[in-house]
Amino acid sequence: MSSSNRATAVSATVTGTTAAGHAPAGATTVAGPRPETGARTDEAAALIGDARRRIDDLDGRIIGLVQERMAVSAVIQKERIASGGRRVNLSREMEVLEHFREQLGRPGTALAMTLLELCRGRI
Ligand SMILES: O=C(O)C(=O)C[C@]1(C(=O)O)C=C[C@@H](O)C=C1
Repeated sequence: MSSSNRATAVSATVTGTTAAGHAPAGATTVAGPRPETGARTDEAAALIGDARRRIDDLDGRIIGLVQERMAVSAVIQKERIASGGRRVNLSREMEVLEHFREQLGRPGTALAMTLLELCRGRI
């Protein structure tokens, strides 16, 4: 990038304009970049902020559900071990892995493996 192009890019970042010197069509120009959202307009920053609050709420609920799953899993493992069995039941783990893979594809398998590790520790 030449020094004059770099100067244009820097000033566009500061003013919220494009490199050509004007805001994107239909957008409200903001005083500067919003590093916390990556948005360049007030409208986009507001939408992203709202959506992130929903994601934080969903993440909190997901974490709560994971903790609940860990507690239920611990009850099962404790009972099986107290009865003379083993902590791990691989055939059941295959069912859990298959359920997640059916619903979420290959990353679902990885997610289920992480959940199982959280619930019964590493094997
Ligand atoms: O379902 C069981 O038998 C459990 O012990 C629960 C669980 C699980 O967290 O899903 C945990 C350990 C076993 O290896 C299999 C499954």
